[in-house]
Amino acid sequence: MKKGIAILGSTGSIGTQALEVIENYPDKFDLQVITANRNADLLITQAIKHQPNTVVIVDESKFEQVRTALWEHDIHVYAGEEALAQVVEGNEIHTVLTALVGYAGLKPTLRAIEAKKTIALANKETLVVAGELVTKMARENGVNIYPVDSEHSAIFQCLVGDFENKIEKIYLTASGGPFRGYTKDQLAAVTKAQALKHPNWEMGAKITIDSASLMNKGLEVIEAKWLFNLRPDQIDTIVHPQSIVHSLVQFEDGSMKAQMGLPDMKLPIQYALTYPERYKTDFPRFNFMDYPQLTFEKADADTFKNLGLAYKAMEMEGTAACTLNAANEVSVQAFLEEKISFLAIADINEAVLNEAPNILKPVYEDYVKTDNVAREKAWELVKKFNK
Ligand SMILES: NC(=O)C1=CN([C@@H]2O[C@H](COP(=O)(O)OP(=O)(O)OC[C@H]3O[C@@H](n4cnc5c(N)ncnc54)[C@H](OP(=O)(O)O)[C@@H]3O)[C@@H](O)[C@H]2O)C=CC1
Ligand SMILES: CC(=O)[C@@H](O)[C@H](O)COP(=O)(O)O
Ligand SMILES: [Mn+2]
Repeated sequence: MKKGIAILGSTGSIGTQALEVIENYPDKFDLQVITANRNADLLITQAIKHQPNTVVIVDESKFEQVRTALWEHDIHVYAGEEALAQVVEGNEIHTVLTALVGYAGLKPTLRAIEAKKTIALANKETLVVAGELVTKMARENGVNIYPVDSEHSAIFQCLVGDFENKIEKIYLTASGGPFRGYTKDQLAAVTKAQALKHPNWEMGAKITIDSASLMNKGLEVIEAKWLFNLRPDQIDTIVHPQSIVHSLVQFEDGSMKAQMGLPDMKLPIQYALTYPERYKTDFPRFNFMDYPQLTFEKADADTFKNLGLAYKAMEMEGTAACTLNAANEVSVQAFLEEKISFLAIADINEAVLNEAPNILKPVYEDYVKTDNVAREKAWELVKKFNK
């Protein structure tokens, strides 16, 4: 039987690559739902080409455009945030790939878990914001969350065959981003264009800036805590500029396993959709002679404060990571709008994390409130830091 798939965020970097994966196996996957925030043109093109059952455009002002374009294609069209959350409940859907960016992923992911759908999770912010609630609900509903993020897919792949054995620690590899080796003085002058040039991966703007500021690795540390049920002291990071070793697990006996391959997100996307099977691909293969040296170095957490802030938020528990995530979404947006400097991103994140109240044992409404409060505070600081 074909597996019914919903892709939330089909117009993004992960979403478009997921469509390529699904297209390669027409006898295995049945595309049920695709969604976009505002990019109606691409959503329409994708719908006509891939023929899903349903599309959602979150921006309601684009509804008429999408509905008219898909009128004669027998595709259901909905608009708005609530539609995005509802659409994951469809009976024909087996797996929901959360490929949308930011806090907006939380609500539809929770709804998908309640509807007992398997989750292929790219949207790391969902676990950063509300990992405790999301993993609790997944356990209660018997739902599996399979990681798409390359590092977490690597850890998961290393654990296959070893689920019963104890992890001593994990190492998440980090490319170091475009500013690896920069001093604080050098960072003070970097531009948006430079920050958007990731050395190894082509990704959406938000995660690319997060990679440049090492916040991506910080978010991934928190994501790993929830995915693999680890203590903070079991999660380490190591800079590996080639992005070939995608991450490593060290077991209690001292043995280490690593997962390697060329940097190509189609592989972890596909594995999350096909686990426990591996389907044959024609993706380019790794050639040792192209990489005679794989190197490793310590992350510079003094210069790139965000990494330490993520560890701090993780140790604070409660809603602290939700606060940090909201501050970071605002500061990254402000940087992309060229309102603040690169260094102000971490300064704003730090100030908001230190000032916001931390609600322990949060329920869903506490995350909503925390996200709002932190965003408001962060926007105030953007005005202060305006360059
Ligand atoms: N790109 C990558 O290689 C990797 C990404 N990830 C994670 O995957 C997620 C997606 O990243 P990426 O594909 O790069 O992001 P993109 O910015 O490329 O795509 C984001 C997608 O989400 C949609 N979207 C944006 N905002 C909203 C919103 N408020 N409500 C609903 N939909 C929204 C966008 O729609 P529209 O096009 O209309 O704006 C688009 O479809 C992120 O959480 C990221 O951290 C993890 C590992 C690697
Ligand atoms: C492809 C992927 O998973 C990204 O999260 C990637 O890891 C970003 O690279 P950095 O290691 O530079 O954050
Ligand atoms: Mn990653």
